[in-house]
This record gives sequence, C-alpha cells and structure tokens, in this order.
Amino acid sequence: MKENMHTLESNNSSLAPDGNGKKALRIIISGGGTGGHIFPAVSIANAIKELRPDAQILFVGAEGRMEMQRVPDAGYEIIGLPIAGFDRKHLWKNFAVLVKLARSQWKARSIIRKFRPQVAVGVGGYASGPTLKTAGMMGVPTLIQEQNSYAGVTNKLLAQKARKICVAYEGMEKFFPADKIIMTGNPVRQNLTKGMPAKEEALRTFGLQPGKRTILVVGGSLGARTINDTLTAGLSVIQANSDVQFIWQTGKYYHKQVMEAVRAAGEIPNLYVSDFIKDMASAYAAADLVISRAGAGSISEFCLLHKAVILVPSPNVAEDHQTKNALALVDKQAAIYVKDSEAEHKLLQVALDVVNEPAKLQALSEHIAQLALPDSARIIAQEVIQLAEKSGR
Ligand SMILES: CC(=O)N[C@H]1[C@@H](OP(=O)(O)OP(=O)(O)OC[C@H]2O[C@@H](n3ccc(=O)[nH]c3=O)[C@H](O)[C@@H]2O)O[C@H](CO)[C@@H](O)[C@@H]1O
Repeated sequence: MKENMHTLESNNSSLAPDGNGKKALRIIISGGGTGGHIFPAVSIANAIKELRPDAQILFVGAEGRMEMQRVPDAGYEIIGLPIAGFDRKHLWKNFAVLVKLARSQWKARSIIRKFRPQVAVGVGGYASGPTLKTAGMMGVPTLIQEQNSYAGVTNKLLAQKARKICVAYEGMEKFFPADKIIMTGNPVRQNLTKGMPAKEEALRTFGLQPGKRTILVVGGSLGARTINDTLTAGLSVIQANSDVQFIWQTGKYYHKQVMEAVRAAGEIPNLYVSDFIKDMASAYAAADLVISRAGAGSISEFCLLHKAVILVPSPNVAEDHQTKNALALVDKQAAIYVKDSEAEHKLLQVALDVVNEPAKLQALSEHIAQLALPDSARIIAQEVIQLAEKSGR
C-alpha cells in the first residue's frame, strides 16, 4: 500500500498537459471479483492506452479478490478496498460488512483526492460500488459497463449518477435510463483478437499432439462444479478416446480434488489440466470445440473467435442470466445447449460426437461469428476519453 501511495503522489506531479498540448488523462477503473468483471476492465484500459499512451490508469479492486493478482499481471497498478459482499444467510454478520463499506468509502475518497481522476469507470463487482458512488459525490463523471443481459445490483444503483452506461444486450432500458445507454458489446482482451498463435504451436504449449481434435473445457473464471464432476466421472471415457485431446480448466477451488482423481485414473496423455489458464489465446487457438459455462465475457470471446461451443449455463446466478445468455445463441443455431442437470449423463458424449463432425463444427463456427461485436473496448475507451476531456478537472 505504501508503494501504491508513493506512485499516487508521483502521479500528482503530472497534472500538466502532455508534450502534445493535450490534457494529461487520469482515469480510475474499478470493480472485479470474477474474471467476468476484471478482463473487460483490462481490455478497456488497454484500449485507452492505445488511443492515449500518456493516460494514467489506476485500478481500484477489493482486497483478497482475484483482481489483486490479475490486474498487476496485465501490467496495471491496483489498490484494494476492504470491501466484502452482504451475507444473505447470516444477517448478523452484516454489521462487519457495513463497517467495511464505510471504511471502503473513506479509502476511495482518499484515493480520489490524491489521484484526481477526470473519470471513474465501473465494471461491476464489490469495489465499483463505493468507488463510483464516492467519485459521483465528489463531482467526478462516471461511466459504467454492464456485461450481462441482466443488470447487477451495484450497476443499477450507480446508474442514476452515471453519465454513460455501456451495455452488451438489447432491452437494457428495463434497468437503466435509456438516454444514457450505449450498445458497445463486451470488451475482450486484445491478445485474444490480435496475433493468436498457430494451432500446432498452441497445442505444444499444453504438451498435446498436433493433428488431433481438441476440446477446451472451461468453467468460467472460477471453475464449475458440474463440469468438473462430469469430467471426473468420465475420466475412463477420456482415456478410451485417445484420438481426442482435452484442455481442462478446473478453477482454483476444485483443482486439488480433480488432480487426485486424475492421478488415481493412471496415465492420460490426451489430457491437460490446470486450475486457471493464463494464456487463453493459446487455449482458444488449440481448440476445435469448447465446453463452457455461459458467462457474458466468455460468450463475447467465443463470438469474436468464431468458436464452436457447447454451453452449460450455471443455474446459480441472479435471474438465471446465464441461461438467457446461452439461449440467445442457441436460438440462432450458434451454440449447443446442455442443461446443468443433464450434463453428467450426456455432456461428454455430445462433445465427443460433435468434435468428430467437421460439418457441424463449421456450421456452429459460422453462426456464432455473425453475433460478434468487434471494437467494443475502443468504443468504450473513446467515450471515457471524451468524458475526461470535457471534465473541468
Ligand atoms: C458464477 C458467476 O457469477 N458468473 C458470472 C461471472 O462469470 P465469469 O467470471 O466466469 O466470467 P465470464 O464467463 O464472463 O468470463 C470469464 C473470463 O475469464 C477468462 N478465463 C477463464 C478461465 C481461465 O482459466 N482463464 C481465463 O482467463 C475468460 O477468457 C473470460 O475472459 O461474470 C460474468 C460477467 O459479468 C457473468 O455473466 C457470469 O454469470
């Protein structure tokens, strides 16, 4: 923290215009909790930097959450707030949550005072609440980005004060003031759309063989119990189908248990297992077919990369929004849908059938490609820069 504060102080010394006579930009991006919030944020930051390399960008996240590792990995500075979510099961525990919220607002205030941003961008997740609320109260213009077809609680609250609301689905006027909405799609990390590795090279990074059909299995940024249980129960099927290879992301929480089962099953050379895949560009390049949860960010990536996919939406998310995300694709023959409750008895067989049917893979890929919304990060970055330039700060 001391180090962060040191950087903040040095940021203060650069409030003057840059060498080109343009105003030096200072932008806060806040939110996180899961990859679905963090990676769009990183992508927006990258696009701002592409347009304005002089811009200073500071992330504000939640202490102990995934963004505290992933944002520095992407090359940006982040400060954590001591924020936590409300515990709906144990109401008595929420006193501590309220104290953390107050401390977070106080800390956000001090960060904003020191960094003096011209704009604060919220991408959803715990930290964006206190950061954007405080920014709004201090007169800093705010922009929010909603990834899903169903608006999160934090974004709904922040929408009243926000200047712009960037969305990825039609019909978001149900949640947000229509005049602030801009249809941008979800920003995807630039390394996934530019300069992907060749398939053979990608397979080698996972220790897999070139020339074999490959299935990438991802359970969103945190992993998915149903998908992991299905593959664990199917280890002998995977072993028996050695002409098909698997790249399996388990998520941090399930990794140990999965690895025990994999070790007990004996040698499976056609299987690569990891808790989290940092190099998603290689994972996508290697895959002929993807099995995945239906998180909004993942779906945007499948569309942009034209990936044939089987979606197993999580039934445990607000308003069942992953099923809605998935059905929007399934209705256009752009994805295959397997219900969470049916995954264990049919997912693996459906995947093995489809991956061996080139015409089906091709059709899925062509249909999903039509749903891609490219340029999302750049469009959002332009909005952010415009707000910053207009602000009197
Ligand atoms: C359980 C839950 O609350 N899920 C929500 C969460 O999903 P989740 O955090 O899983 O997010 P998404 O599916 O939207 O995106 C996952 C992101 O993680 C990346 N990735 C994934 C695995 C991996 O090993 N490495 C890696 O880099 C993917 O490339 C993608 O960029 O946020 C989404 C966007 O708000 C929501 O739609 C989801 O419903």
